[in-house]
Amino acid sequence: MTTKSLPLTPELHAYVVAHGSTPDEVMRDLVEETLAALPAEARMQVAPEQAAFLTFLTRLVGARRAVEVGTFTGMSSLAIARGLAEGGQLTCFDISAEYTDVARRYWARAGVDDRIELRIGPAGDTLRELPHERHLDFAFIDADKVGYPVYWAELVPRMRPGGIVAVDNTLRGGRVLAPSNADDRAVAAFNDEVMADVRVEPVLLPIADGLTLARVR
Ligand SMILES: C[S@@+](CC[C@H](N)C(=O)[O-])C[C@H]1O[C@@H](n2cnc3c(N)ncnc32)[C@H](O)[C@@H]1O
Repeated sequence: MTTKSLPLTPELHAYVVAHGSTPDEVMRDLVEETLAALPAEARMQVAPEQAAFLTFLTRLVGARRAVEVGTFTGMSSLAIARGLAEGGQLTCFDISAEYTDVARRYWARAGVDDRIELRIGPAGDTLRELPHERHLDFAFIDADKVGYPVYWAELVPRMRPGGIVAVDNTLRGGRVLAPSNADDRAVAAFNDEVMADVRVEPVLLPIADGLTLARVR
């Protein structure tokens, strides 16, 4: 028994990925193309074990209506789309047509493009266009960090009871303990806000760079 999560060596991470999170050929090509075309930005993609976990979670909640804020070249959206229930729909929000043009190609190649809608623009504005009723089963937040409180404020009231909001990078490489820039400070403050929010039951998991899951009451 251990009282805390294991630090992952590269070898142990490879073992984790090989035991239940192995990316298929489409995911592998997406990772490779992103690294080749956007080397400075490629680290923004979710980790392979997170992608597998997003598919698992989406399926677990039986999601039919899902939202993603921060799509980039499509790794996490592909994972969520693959977990949707029959007839399910994922609405993606991103500010970049350039990044998401890559995503569109991979959605088509994976045969999930018919269940994804993409809205381009600042998500603080575009999220407001969603219906106001509690219709969402699953939401994933992974865009600009200073925007997290705004995305949270728009999404939580739209979640159905029992719906899940997942939020990436909530450990900021460990810097939430001693924030060193505006993004770190924004996430540290956001984490406190989530803890104080009586509408949700949160858990912060040490997966990759930290993944908060909040079940909406
Ligand atoms: C960390 S990346 C997302 C990675 C993605 N989830 C994946 O697995 O590949 C952040 C994304 O947020 C987008 N973004 C940044 N500011 C935004 C804003 N104000 N509104 C919407 N999207 C934004 C960026 O264009 C970028 O694609």
